[in-house]
Amino acid sequence: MDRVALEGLATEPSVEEFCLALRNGLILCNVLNRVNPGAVPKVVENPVITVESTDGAAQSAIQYFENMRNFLLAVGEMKLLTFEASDLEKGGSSIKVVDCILCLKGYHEWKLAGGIGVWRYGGLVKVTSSSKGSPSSLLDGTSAELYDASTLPHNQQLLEILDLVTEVSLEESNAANVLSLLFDQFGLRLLQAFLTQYRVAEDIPLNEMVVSGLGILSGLSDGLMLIDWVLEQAVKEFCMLLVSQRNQLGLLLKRTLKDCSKTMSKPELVEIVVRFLKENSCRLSSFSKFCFCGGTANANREERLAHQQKELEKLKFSFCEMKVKVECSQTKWEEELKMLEHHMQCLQVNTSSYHKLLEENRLLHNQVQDLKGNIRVYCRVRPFLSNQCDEKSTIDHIGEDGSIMIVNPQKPGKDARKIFSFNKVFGANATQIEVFADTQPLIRSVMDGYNVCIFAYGQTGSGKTYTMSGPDVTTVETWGVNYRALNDLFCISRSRADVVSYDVSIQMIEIYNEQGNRAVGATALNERSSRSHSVLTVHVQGRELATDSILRGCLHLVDLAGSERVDKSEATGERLREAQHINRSLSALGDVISALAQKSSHIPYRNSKLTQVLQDALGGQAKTLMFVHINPEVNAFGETISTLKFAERVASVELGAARANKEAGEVRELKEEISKLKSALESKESETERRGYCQITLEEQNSKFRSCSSGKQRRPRCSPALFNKELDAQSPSIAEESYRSSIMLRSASPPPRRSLSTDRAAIIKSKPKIVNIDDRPISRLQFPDKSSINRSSATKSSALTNRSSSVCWNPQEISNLRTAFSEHEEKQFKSALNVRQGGIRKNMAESRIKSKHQQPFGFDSGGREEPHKKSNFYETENECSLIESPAHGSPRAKQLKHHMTRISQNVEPRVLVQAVEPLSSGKHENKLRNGAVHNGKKERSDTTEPGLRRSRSLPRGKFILS
Ligand SMILES: Nc1ncnc2c1ncn2[C@@H]1O[C@H](COP(=O)(O)OP(=O)(O)OP(=O)(O)O)[C@@H](O)[C@H]1O
Repeated sequence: MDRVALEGLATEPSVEEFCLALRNGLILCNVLNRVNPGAVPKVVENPVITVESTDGAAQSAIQYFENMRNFLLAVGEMKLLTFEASDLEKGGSSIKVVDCILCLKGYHEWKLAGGIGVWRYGGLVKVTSSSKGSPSSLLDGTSAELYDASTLPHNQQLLEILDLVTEVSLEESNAANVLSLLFDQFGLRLLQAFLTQYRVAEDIPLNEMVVSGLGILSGLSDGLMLIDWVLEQAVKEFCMLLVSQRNQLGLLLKRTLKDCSKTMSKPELVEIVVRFLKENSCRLSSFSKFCFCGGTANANREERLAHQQKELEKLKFSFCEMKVKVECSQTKWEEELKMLEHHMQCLQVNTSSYHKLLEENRLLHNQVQDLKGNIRVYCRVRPFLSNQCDEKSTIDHIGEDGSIMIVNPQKPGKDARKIFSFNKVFGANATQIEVFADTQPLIRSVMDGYNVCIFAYGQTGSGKTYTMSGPDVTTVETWGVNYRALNDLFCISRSRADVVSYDVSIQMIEIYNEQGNRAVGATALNERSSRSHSVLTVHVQGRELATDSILRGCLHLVDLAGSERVDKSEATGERLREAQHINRSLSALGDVISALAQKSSHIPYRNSKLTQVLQDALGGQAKTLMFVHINPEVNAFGETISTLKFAERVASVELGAARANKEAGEVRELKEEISKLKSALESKESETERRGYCQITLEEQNSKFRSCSSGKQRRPRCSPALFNKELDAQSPSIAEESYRSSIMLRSASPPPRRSLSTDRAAIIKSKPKIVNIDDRPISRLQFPDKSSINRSSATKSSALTNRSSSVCWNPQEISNLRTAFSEHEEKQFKSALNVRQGGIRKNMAESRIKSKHQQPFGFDSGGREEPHKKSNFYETENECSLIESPAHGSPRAKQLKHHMTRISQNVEPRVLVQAVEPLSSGKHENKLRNGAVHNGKKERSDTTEPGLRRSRSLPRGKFILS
């Protein structure tokens, strides 16, 4: 055996020493260090097991096993075969020990051979060793010599020692295991206990760590350092504990050895240690408790636990209470929420129904106003212009209900505020779109055959042109009412193309100084001030494709000139004259509105061109809307008030319900049928005349003329049916007289004079009568005086009367006269038909035919006619008689009768007016020159106009203003 292996031993060790060195690992460590230098860094030279002093005993025991432990560790690290310390003891696996040594030897040889390649242990070397000193390879060589030199009892003793060493090391390893278990199991708890029990937290040198620069390390490092420190302290404490245990154990062993006064066997030693451990088990358990529960303070743990339990119970209880409360609250909240939801729904329903009601209310209000025919008035407030930002406004409040409160900031006080009400008030921020939205329905009704007039009123610069035309026609957003209206009309026309075919024509009139020229001048109030009234008229004629009915609508869009006072406009010269004209026409407009508001019998339309143009829109069946514009500036306060007052007056005007101008295709058919029937009757009449039944004296005629020319006789206000009955009751002679009277009346009866504002339609109707009568071949009638063209019918009447007083007409003359009248009437009828485009217009010829046709009911069979007492009701009655004619008693004729009866009831007052229409005056002739006056509107008013006031309407359509 290499000498190195015996280092630390005496030069010639005894067997005992050798065995001890073998058992305590000294030899093995030396061998290993020889094979692998430094594998066991520190080899304990002289490990002893004897325990002499209290402090040194345990130390020596540990040192005794240290070499073996180091050897085994080093061999394990070298991945060589290893064994357990217990294998060296008695009963251990000596094969493992031998294998380990052989493996070490093989490794040594491989290294000696140069360590080429990877060293592998070839396998277990079959060692035929026995526990009782079988030679191993390790012991060959020099060591063999050593063994050879030794005696058998030495070997035996060596083996026994080895066994003992093994047992001790086993105990030692068990102890180590227990220690590691202790530490593993209780390490952290120990740490916890240490921290809580010994309250070392205050002593933790945190500040020092920070100061020393360690504190700047990451939080993790800080934590680890802290734990290290705490563990260090805990280990110190634990070591102290162990040392005290060791000391106690050492003392115990010492005492035992003293008592025994002999060497102690291993089982005895183990028994002593076990007893010691048992005695200390209580302390150990309390220690473990301590470790588990964090120190002796846990003595109160039970109490604390109980306390905590109680607290927990309390908490549980209060939690339950809270839970119940929360649940209650939740239920309450849910209920309240439901209630709120319900309330909200109710509110929503109420709000929506309120809004609906408001809307309905508004609609109803509008409907009532429509029925009344009120002129609608919308007020629009102009915003301050860009250079007037700081100015005070006279507009105090604008209500949703169409009210506006005006205040004079310069004169504060009770009377400074004034409230006005209109259909709607648009504030300064209202857009063109909003303004038009409320106007749109009116414009749309033009397409349904209504006449509509929209006019803008207000002082200069108040925004009339802005509303009607807009500031910039190139931008759709700023389009005014005019552009939007036209756009709308064309859109509707396109959208209805499948149903109605529309013709739209546009006409523009500018009334300047009561003339037709346009002028734009400048005043101090507004440089761009328009000094003329601008009237844009749109005529719409639609034909319903399904029924062939005709709709005629007309839209006047009027931008009036500024309404400022002359003195305020600071105008002189030409401007002054303009302003005067404007004011005159506007005050004429005011007069018309006043008269209309008071339902006056005379409406002074003719006082200005403006009122003439707007006559049909102001007094007819039109829908009229006025935009009244106001300027919010304080210095315009006076103008604003007067403007609003005027607008309120306008709003109070009732025009009567508007009516659509619709002429049904059926009516046209009926007219055609009438004309056919008329010609049939005509032929019958001439046949009757040929038979010469008519025997009327001039005196009779004259008496009729006289009675008619007095103008007092009026057509009785009764229905045609009733009148027929009356006729039936009368004698044939009366009927005949009535007929004769009717003939003469058409030329002779002088109607009473009417006011200037009489119905143009009536005038137009009267005019052909005159012309026809005057065109009559006078020579045939042989009247004493010729009637001049413009002579009044009163003159003719008197002529006829004069003649009647002196001359008796023979039957032939009368027959000629009738024939002549028939021709005239026929002409007149045709002319009327042509001119009026098929309107239900009764004329003299028609009346005559009808009067003839009445014979079967009111006349005798011989055809003798009773002249009618009045002329005017023929128009309706004759139609009825005509229908009832046996020759034309078809269902169609009955239907016609029914229809015409209805119409005649409406027509009645109108016919009466026509009867008293004054004849030719210069004005009437002027009217007749206006060929365009014969439009559908006028015809409609002739046939269906219910009221006398309406009959005064000027015909709508084109005007040629001088
Ligand atoms: N609603 C509005 N919003 C913005 N600017 C407006 C409005 N109304 C009018 N204006 C501006 O006020 C000025 C005068 O308006 P506008 O010419 O329309 O008045 P007017 O009453 O037609 O005057 P005139 O009587 O001289 O014709 C214009 O510069 C116009 O752009």
